[in-house]
Amino acid sequence: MNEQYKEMAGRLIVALDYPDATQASALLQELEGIPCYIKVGMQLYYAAGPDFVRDLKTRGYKVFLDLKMHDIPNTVKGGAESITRLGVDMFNVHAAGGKDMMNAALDGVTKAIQSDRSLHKPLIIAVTQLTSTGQDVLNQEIGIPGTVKDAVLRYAELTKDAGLDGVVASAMESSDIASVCGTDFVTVTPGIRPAGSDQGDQKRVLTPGEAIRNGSSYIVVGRPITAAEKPRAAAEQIIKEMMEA
Ligand SMILES: O=C(O)c1cc(=O)[nH]c(=O)n1[C@@H]1O[C@H](COP(=O)(O)O)[C@@H](O)[C@H]1O
Repeated sequence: MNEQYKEMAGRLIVALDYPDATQASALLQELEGIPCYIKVGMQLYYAAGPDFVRDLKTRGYKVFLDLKMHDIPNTVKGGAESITRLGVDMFNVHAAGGKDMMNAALDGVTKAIQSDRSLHKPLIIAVTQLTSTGQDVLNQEIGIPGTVKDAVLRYAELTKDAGLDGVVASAMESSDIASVCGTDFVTVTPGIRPAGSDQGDQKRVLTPGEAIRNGSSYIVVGRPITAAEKPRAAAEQIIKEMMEA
């Protein structure tokens, strides 16, 4: 396994969107040996809980816990504290909760680490506008005027001001986010669709290669791998495309 392969595989976050631990574990077995990041979202977490996350960490995986917290600051602080105690490497909140709420997430992480020095600080990432949100929905349903890009950049700046590590956005916005917030600011980009694959409910999509060329730090891929006839081959093809980008 060469260094470039390892680097790119580590920037691929595979979304384990499954209803139970058995099905999620079957995919992990299929991907055995590929050094990718693993994302646990609401569907799996609400079914399999913290034990599944602890087990992933025991087995050496990098874990992104995607629970998209959006609540009053005090509640988010407590949530962030509990999440940090699970030992995950990355978790997210909604930037729409505002600066105090995002600060509270950071406070919760700090409190957990101060109480247990064996814990490490996870990356705290704020969701800007969901990749399933298009221009019409933003303006007409949510009621935010202007372009999606402007709305994303505004949240990205707010996230940076709040002292968090980066944002979730579409890969379409990665290079603009880097221009505004700097290249050290992490961009986690779902809505990834290899050429010819089904877009599903995603609106702001790019291919794995386009995302890497646009400067995304990480790409998040679910169904193009989990629903593929041969998930391992699909993951390997995505990593190859990332390496060639
Ligand atoms: O926070 C996320 O991970 C997320 C944010 C976002 O804006 N869009 C988005 O699709 N996601 C997640 O990324 C994954 C994308 O899955 P697929 O559309 O199947 O590739 C899902 O687990 C979503 O919950």
